[in-house]
Amino acid sequence: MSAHATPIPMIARRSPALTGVAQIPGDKSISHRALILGALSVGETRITGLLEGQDVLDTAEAMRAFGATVTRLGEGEWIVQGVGVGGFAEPAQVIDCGNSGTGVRLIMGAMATTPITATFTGDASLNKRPMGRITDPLALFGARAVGRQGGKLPMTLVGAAEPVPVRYTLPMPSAQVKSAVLLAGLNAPGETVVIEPEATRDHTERMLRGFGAEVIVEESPEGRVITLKGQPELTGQSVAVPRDPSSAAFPVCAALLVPGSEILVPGVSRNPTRDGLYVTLLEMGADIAFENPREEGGEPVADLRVRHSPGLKGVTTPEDRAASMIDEFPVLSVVAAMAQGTTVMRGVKELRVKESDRIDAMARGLEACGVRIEEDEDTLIVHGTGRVPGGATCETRLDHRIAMSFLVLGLVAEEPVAVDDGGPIATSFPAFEPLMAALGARIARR
Ligand SMILES: O=C(O)C1=C[C@@H](OP(=O)(O)O)[C@@H](O)[C@H](O)C1
Ligand SMILES: C=C(OP(=O)(O)O)C(=O)O
Repeated sequence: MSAHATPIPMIARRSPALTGVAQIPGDKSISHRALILGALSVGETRITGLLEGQDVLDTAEAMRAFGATVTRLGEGEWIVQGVGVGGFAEPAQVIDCGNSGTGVRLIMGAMATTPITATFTGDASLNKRPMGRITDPLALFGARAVGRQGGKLPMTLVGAAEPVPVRYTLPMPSAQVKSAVLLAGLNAPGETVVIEPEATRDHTERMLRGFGAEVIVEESPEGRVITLKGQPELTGQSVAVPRDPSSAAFPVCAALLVPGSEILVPGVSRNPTRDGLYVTLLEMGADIAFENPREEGGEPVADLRVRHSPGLKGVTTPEDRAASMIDEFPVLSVVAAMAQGTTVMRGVKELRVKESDRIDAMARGLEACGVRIEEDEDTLIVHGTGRVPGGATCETRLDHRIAMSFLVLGLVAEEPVAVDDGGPIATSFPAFEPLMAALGARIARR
């Protein structure tokens, strides 16, 4: 939904020890995919633990527009009656994906090899983000995009009437581009092959298999080679969505920083393609125990016991780890500011094309709070001194992760930290405020 809501100014203040259990909502990436794959299947898909954030609700609405029946039974419990591979109907209205890059890019992929036409739009943030990275590979299948100059939304996609399979090497590490190509490959005859030089989150490959597609993944000198056999019959499944490690990052980092804290965060996905923040925090000296490791909903999960960790040290995150923690760099930069020494985040230029330019948004906000920063196109450097003066209002730029990161900073900065608009938090983590308040965090609307 792109209606421009009234900004919600918020403020965070130094907080007493955080304690208790943080029940994190469902994984956003897996929630989008459960709805889309459910819509492309024959029969019924039952989803539990679906994230009911606005990004995912927009994808649910889009699946209805393409002809699937999508019903909410209760909190996180949804049913999708699919139309089958190639069965999408032409939507009668513009598809509004709101703030969600994942939503629009995966849905464009899913319709690109069906002979229908659809027009896509989003909010002011999404309409600035690059779509050429999707429309270029979709053109290889025979789809045609007509849009604004520079490959931006709003955009109309004309699906291929006689799609051909493609072999595509990802020019940037992007699970959204990989997923769009694989979803398009579903309705192309023959084999579609995606080669990713750097591994990115693998939920699409895992879930396609779960819905009945043949997907082979091989390691090669060029990277991961993913081969999908086209025109499978996907059948409806039961999907239990695991909890989102990217949302968990906020209470986890807050508990590491706030003196005296100890929290338990149950059932968080430990998929290695999503795990980079946790690897980095341990290198910095974080006290995180991964208890009760097990499998849930096809993903490795564990209960995280997180304790306040004085004496965190700056580290360097290597370029080849960036994809596995791409959404966590904003909150890592907050932890880095409170650590001792320099943290260098390498290979992070994809952050410049997220909901905001996240390198710039974090750099400017941290500087306003008294932190010394260096940056170049592909690197963010935070000079940590173990204390942050705070006392600033930071711009969130329609970006949920920027908003939550600065509110975490406010829990430990010497003066309160405000954000101009906490509204975007509802796109991925609608329960953020009550969940943090229940742990003892002093976060309020102004
Ligand atoms: O595939 C996905 O679900 C996502 C992929 C990532 O984007 P990119 O593919 O642009 O790196 C990530 O930032 C986004 O939050 C979710
Ligand atoms: C980048 C993100 O999402 P999207 O690309 O789906 O808008 C995110 O959630 O941090």
